[in-house]
Amino acid sequence: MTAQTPALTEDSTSRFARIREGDLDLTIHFNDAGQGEETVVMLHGSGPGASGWANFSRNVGPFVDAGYRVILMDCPGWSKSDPILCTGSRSELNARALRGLLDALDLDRIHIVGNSMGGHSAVAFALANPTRVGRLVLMGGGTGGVSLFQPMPLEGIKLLQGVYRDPTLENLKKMLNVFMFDASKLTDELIRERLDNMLARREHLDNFVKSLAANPRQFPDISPRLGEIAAPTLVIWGRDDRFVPLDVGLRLLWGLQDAQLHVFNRCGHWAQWEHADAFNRMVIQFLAAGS
Ligand SMILES: O=C(O)CCC(=O)/C=C/C=C(\O)C(=O)O
Repeated sequence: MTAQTPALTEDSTSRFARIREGDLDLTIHFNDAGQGEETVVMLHGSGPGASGWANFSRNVGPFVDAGYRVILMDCPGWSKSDPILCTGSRSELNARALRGLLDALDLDRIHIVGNSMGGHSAVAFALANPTRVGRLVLMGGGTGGVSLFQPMPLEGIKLLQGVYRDPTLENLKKMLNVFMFDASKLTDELIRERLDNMLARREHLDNFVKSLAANPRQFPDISPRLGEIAAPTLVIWGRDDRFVPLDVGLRLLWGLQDAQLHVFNRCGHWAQWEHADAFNRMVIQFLAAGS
């Protein structure tokens, strides 16, 4: 009898690792798919109920088919990873957790695709571990800091914080409604999954609120250090992003040593989901261009 390759589902790719990185001693959940020689780590955003699988379910399969091993790390304080209170930089905390996970998996060098908070964390990782990063893809995030054109925080972030403080279906729908350019793409199934995810771990929601009270700047502005990053970087943004403004993408383009920017029109904060086919083609081509 020949062994069958299991279908790519959240369950079939779900794994746990114990990481020890400085004073961090945590169980981290991740999804591990594909067996390519090169590894792409995907880092999710900071919304309530977010996870690697929730953010990247439309991307894992095409990247595995293109020959990559794909790791989706659930950041500390999200999904099935351990809870944590973060009173310093969340970007640096996630970067340290990622280094611990890579060491546990014996992975030396990786590419990173980061969504929003995941983009901030990818930049923090690249600053602390320059030799371990091949290429970077940053969507709707990469550094905190102000917008030149819009009052901050944007309405999406205010709604996101509202869901953490009062995690009701009504508040979740209000947040998801501004997530995408075309809110009619929101299915009942997607809303239900997000609600179940966020209510499954109430301590994650409470910790997020307490962390924000202890340090409102969870994602510091690291623009002055962007020039230290030599990794080729593809910055991707939605023209209609109502969470993190497009001019943050311009700041990344300006500061990084080797960057290009692609802007989708008719696109909100989730380019990898709303424009999944074009996103997958573009990022796979960018990664294949070299390391
Ligand atoms: O505050 C910031 O700059 C980051 C906000 C952020 O990460 C929001 C992300 C939301 C999602 O991607 C999600 O909930 O899936």
